[in-house]
Amino acid sequence: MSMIAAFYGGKSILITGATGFMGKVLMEKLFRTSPDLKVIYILVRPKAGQTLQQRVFQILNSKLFEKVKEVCPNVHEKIRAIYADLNQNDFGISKEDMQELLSCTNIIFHCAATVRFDDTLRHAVQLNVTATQQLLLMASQMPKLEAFIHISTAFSNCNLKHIDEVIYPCPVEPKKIIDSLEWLDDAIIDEITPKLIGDRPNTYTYTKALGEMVVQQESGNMNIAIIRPSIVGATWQEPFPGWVDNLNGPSGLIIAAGKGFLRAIKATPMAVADLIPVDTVVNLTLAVGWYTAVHRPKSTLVYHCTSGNLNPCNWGKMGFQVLATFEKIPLERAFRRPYADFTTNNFTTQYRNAVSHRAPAIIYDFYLRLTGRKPRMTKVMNRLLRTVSMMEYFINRSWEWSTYNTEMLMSELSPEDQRVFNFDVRQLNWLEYIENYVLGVKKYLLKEDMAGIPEAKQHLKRLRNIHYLFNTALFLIAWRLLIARSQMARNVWFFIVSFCYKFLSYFRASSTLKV
Ligand SMILES: CCCCCCCCCCCCCCCCCCCCCCCC(=O)SCCNC(=O)CCNC(=O)[C@H](O)C(C)(C)COP(=O)(O)OP(=O)(O)OC[C@H]1O[C@@H](n2cnc3c(N)ncnc32)[C@H](O)[C@@H]1OP(=O)(O)O
Ligand SMILES: NC(=O)C1=CN([C@@H]2O[C@H](COP(=O)(O)OP(=O)(O)OC[C@H]3O[C@@H](n4cnc5c(N)ncnc54)[C@H](OP(=O)(O)O)[C@@H]3O)[C@@H](O)[C@H]2O)C=CC1
Repeated sequence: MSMIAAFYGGKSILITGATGFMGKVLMEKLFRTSPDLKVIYILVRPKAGQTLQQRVFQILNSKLFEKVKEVCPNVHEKIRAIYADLNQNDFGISKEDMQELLSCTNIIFHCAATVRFDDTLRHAVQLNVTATQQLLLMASQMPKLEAFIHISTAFSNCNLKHIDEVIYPCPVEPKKIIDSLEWLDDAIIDEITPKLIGDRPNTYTYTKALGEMVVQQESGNMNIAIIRPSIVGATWQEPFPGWVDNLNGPSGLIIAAGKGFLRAIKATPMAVADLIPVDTVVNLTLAVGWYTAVHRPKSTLVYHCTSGNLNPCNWGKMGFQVLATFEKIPLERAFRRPYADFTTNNFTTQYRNAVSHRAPAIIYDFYLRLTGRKPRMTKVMNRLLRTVSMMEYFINRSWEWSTYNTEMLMSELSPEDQRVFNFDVRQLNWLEYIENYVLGVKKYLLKEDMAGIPEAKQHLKRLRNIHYLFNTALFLIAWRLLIARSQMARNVWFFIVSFCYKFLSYFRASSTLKV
């Protein structure tokens, strides 16, 4: 019997960010391995015209939850969606709901965050720092609370090269930042943002670091732990391989490459691609929840959930495998044939962006205009190149994360728990994982049918022929223009033509002699 699964039995668990990528997988695993848990409270806001109930209904009826329904048929009764907007004071939670949460909650998993790299400092602080502070305040009033697990990111200290499982201080205290954002206007905040984030690349990594400081400062006598995952990717094994439902991290770029929009990227092929499957993160999170509640470590432990030091893969290998998979299983209606050129040179990047990305988009838009349709490709391309530029920081550097606490925890688990809550990334076969990831992107994100593969292959063949035709036409036009203008080019042309003529005549003569 799994000790971790048994631990969650009968428990009331509060999850923030349950509608997000990681939150859904966390809920799924909890229901599947501990179907006798009492209740999962999730803090949800209405979104995109959907009520809380509609959002929950959609999640529970998705493919991800198919196995859960078999082991926990009354899952609908065990999930309690509570209206909450983390941007509001007290999260806008009603008095009755708050009372229930305060008196019943045993474990908190705090996953909610803004993960956008381009968020304003005000919004990122509100969500990643102030909301964390408020949640800790709530947690400190929960008499039955056994553990508070905070999800951070391995990149919260990406300004360092070697990162230990400790909380690093930021130069300005989080409280001072929160206070000043209250009275500073947006224009001034935008002006001081680069100075505050310093050598970090964006407001996301900066505010996640501030969030960790808040956790340390407000921990009181609660049992708290911090998990720092690196780049979270599709599921490795559970509930099935390759599940992914958003464009964050590499997923969006995999699609852009598969559709032939993105053909060159400024990336260091040998830099470590520190990807971690979402089910591995969830398994570690649940194991940490159990360990923190049962063993009550004296201080707040930080757990790195990374792959680089135990089972490294690099961007070059990853890109190669992504393309190899697209050879076998292409995406439908590609814009161009998938191709990957990794370069580390700024000039080459600018050149490739102009020739391989912007020029084809402009030509395509011209074609759309000619055929009476609305041009859109240039806009899509500009957005994509902006996204890629934001990722560049992470794909041209390598980091070393120590994983002593994570390895210690692994050694504390029973063989059964090591199997059921496996977070040993050394067992991961990258080639297999990436292939499943690409397949998952096709099936679960793009919702493409496998039956369409022969047609997708035909389409790629047509694109190849168009490519050859286009290049030949381009060459002939350029050559014709050159001949018209240069005597030297004309001489070369006559020399080639007469040489070919003589060559053919010689062959004809020698074959006639043989007969
Ligand atoms: C030559 C190429 C070969 C490629 C070979 C195959 C690839 C193999 C892999 C090698 C490639 C390298 C992969 C690099 C991945 C590195 C990621 C590093 C991240 C590490 C950070 C730390 C991890 C974390 O802790 S946080 C999680 C990561 N967070 C994110 O990823 C969030 C990033 N997203 C944003 O910040 C924004 O969404 C932004 C800025 C990208 C876009 O903002 P904007 O306001 O312009 O648009 P949106 O309204 O958000 O969306 C508009 C539009 O774009 C689509 N979209 C959104 N995000 C992405 C994305 N990541 N990639 C592609 N497209 C995206 C979105 O769906 C919208 O589409 P519509 O059709 O308009 O609805
Ligand atoms: N994805 C990754 O690569 C990595 C993620 N992490 C961390 O993991 C955690 C989960 O990330 P992930 O699941 O990928 O992120 P998602 O963006 O998929 O999910 C974010 C969640 O936060 C919720 N949320 C955001 N704003 C509010 C709000 N104002 N009120 C209520 N809920 C809100 C979202 O709700 P809604 O659905 O309503 O928007 C959603 O449930 C985050 O803490 C992130 O920093 C760490 C490393 C890497």
